[in-house]
Amino acid sequence: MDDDTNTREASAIAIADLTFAWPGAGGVCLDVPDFKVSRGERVFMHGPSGSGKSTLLSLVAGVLEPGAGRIVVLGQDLAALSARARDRYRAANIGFVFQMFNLVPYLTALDNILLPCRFSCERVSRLEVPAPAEARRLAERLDLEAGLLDRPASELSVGQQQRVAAARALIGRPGLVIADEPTSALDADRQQRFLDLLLAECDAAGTTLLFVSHDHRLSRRFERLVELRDINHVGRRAPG
Ligand SMILES: Nc1ncnc2c1ncn2[C@@H]1O[C@H](COP(=O)(O)OP(=O)(O)OP(=O)(O)O)[C@@H](O)[C@H]1O
Repeated sequence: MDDDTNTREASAIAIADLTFAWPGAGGVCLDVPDFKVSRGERVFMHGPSGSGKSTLLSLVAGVLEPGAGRIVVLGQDLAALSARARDRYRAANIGFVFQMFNLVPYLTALDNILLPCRFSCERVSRLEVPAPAEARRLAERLDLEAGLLDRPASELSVGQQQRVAAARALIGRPGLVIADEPTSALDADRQQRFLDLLLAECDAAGTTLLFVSHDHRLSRRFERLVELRDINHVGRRAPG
């Protein structure tokens, strides 16, 4: 293996020469020559609204395909997978916590936490206890009362839904958790508490965390801060 291959294997995320343009947007949104996140690293990403943070997360998750370039996630080149295989890879290896929590409203909180286990046997195979027991353990760690777990997600408060989404992202120890403004609806105390729990669970499982937020009070808890414009060279290349 050459050095480049070694680095890609050792990285949770390795991006090279990535470009992406939204159809009809009339310009490139992302031009990222090189960006790497090590396995187990916790990265806080920030940047102005509309600068492309969520777009970059969708590319890393394999939900969007780049116009050019290479995205390797946990050693897997996403372009080498069919769309179906990419869906399976994502379900097995990537947990998400979004701004809008994307819970299934009519499922109970417990069933929402268990969803990744229904879509991925890899997630189940990494569990040391039965999936419902692990879901309850995560819920307890995230300060969700046991009584809430049998309630439909639609009946939970925003803060409770955020914690259900975090438990769902973490179940079955995915190698990478991607969080897009996961604390935006919480008050300052709850934000810190939520972050404590998310970081502790990621540490315990050796999970890499890529966390996007506008809230710089949260950034000091992270090993590395990345401003998107420092890695996104849109508009910087010489005309050519
Ligand atoms: N589905 C879409 N179709 C077309 N353009 C889009 C789409 N989603 C985002 N964009 C455009 O891509 C650019 C980057 O958007 P993106 O949501 O990635 O920014 P962001 O940095 O995450 O913003 P915010 O901090 O407000 O969440 C914006 O100009 C936006 O209008």
